[in-house]
Amino acid sequence: MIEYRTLKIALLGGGTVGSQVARLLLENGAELSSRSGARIELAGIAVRDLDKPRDAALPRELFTTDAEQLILGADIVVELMGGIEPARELIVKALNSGADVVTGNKQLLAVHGPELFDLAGQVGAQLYYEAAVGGAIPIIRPLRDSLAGDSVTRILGIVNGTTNFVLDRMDVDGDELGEALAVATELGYAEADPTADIGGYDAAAKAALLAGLAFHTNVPLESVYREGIEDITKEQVDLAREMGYVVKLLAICERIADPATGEAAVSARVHPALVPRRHPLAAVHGAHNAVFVQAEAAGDLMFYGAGAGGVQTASAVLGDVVSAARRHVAGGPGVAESTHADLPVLPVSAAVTRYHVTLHVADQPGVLAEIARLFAENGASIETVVQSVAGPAGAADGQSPTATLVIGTHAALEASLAATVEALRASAAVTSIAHVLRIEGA
Ligand SMILES: NC(=O)c1ccc[n+]([C@@H]2O[C@H](COP(=O)([O-])OP(=O)(O)OC[C@H]3O[C@@H](n4cnc5c(N)ncnc54)[C@H](O)[C@@H]3O)[C@@H](O)[C@H]2O)c1
Ligand SMILES: N[C@@H](CCO)C(=O)O
Ligand code: NA
Repeated sequence: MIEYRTLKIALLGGGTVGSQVARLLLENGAELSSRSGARIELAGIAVRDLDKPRDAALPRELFTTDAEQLILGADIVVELMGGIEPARELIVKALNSGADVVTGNKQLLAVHGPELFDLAGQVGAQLYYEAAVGGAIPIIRPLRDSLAGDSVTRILGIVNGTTNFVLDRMDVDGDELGEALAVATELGYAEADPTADIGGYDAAAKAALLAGLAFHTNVPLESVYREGIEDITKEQVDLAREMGYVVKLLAICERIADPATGEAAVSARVHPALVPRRHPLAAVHGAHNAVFVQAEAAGDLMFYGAGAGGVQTASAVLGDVVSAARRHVAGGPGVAESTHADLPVLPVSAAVTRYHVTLHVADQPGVLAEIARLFAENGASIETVVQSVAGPAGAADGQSPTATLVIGTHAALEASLAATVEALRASAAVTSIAHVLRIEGA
């Protein structure tokens, strides 16, 4: 019989994810212990309200409202409370006491990651966060370990389940955004206040983490360009389908050259985009997540699965717990985060993308030439034009006839494409601009 040493786990938070982590730790403790080489013992669960009903039937004596006391004497602290404070302060206490920390808190790491990773490095502890991006999907460890010998050039991620669910309902079921969001809320995907999801804030935090890890540099949350899906209409989704695209909210992290100096830099942005139907990301339906990674040697890789959900996310948390336990058994300091590059993070204007512009114009001689001139003058080259005559303000009510133009551009600097749209808006030849969306993954 092998004599295992005991490792005490302090769980902070007993909500959607925490209650499943606790259940699985209790149910599968023996198996997890054999995999770790140490006896894993759930020492307690810190919550705000002892009487609140939990998703899993858990022994009442495990619950406490005293998180600080629970941390004392723990070997591994699992933070699943969410939010900035007191999560940050408790993680600092845990690391300072010599414990390893496992967290799923992308919001906290996107803001305070550098100081927490520095502290972990100083005290020789480890901070694991597989659950923070893509829920159950292994993506942090592949970027950090499996791809450590390669150079990642680009990441396109569907990293928010709620927005993917909403956009998918609009595409597949013909819902309006509000209807789809109501279903997402009913099914428990969206939060009571869905702003963080719909506004792209949750995806932006994940983009900051992915970009930092992929490019070995610090990517502050405020340097991530962000647009949400709140203005996406059914009309845009339908037009996208007709043109062979699907609308997805993407987190895009790229290694780029600074257009001004040619120096190496990084770009991170979150916005809705048109993805070609043949791209693997177009096949990501419902609340699923997927992260498409391009690396110099490996080529294209895609990581796909459940980006949220209590039990699914608990899988990622428990993987980190086993890793932490193995490190305790093996001894030695943790692996430091490899943020050595210190690359500048450029604004979205420096990114290279393609635009898809739908506009209404007067159906008169010379108008198309004028539109083409505005694109050329601003450094944007047109790839495709589809024209249909008799737009919304047609000739029937006595006005001059209008045409609808749907223009796709070649790749160009975002700055050039945005300037083109401004010039179109100011032009007398343009009646109105209906939609502007970026094309990605083409
Ligand atoms: N739910 C998911 O699908 C999912 C997926 C990936 C990552 N995450 C992340 O995991 C974390 C937990 O998410 P969740 O959905 O389980 O949240 P939740 O709101 O369901 O649970 C939070 C728990 O923390 C406790 N808590 C909060 N503040 C506390 C405090 N001050 N003192 C003591 N206890 C406190 C609450 O009582 C509750 O038990 C968050 O960081 C979230 O972003 C969640
Ligand atoms: N609200 C998030 C949960 C996972 O981080 C989502 O919809 O993807
Ligand atoms: Na993950």
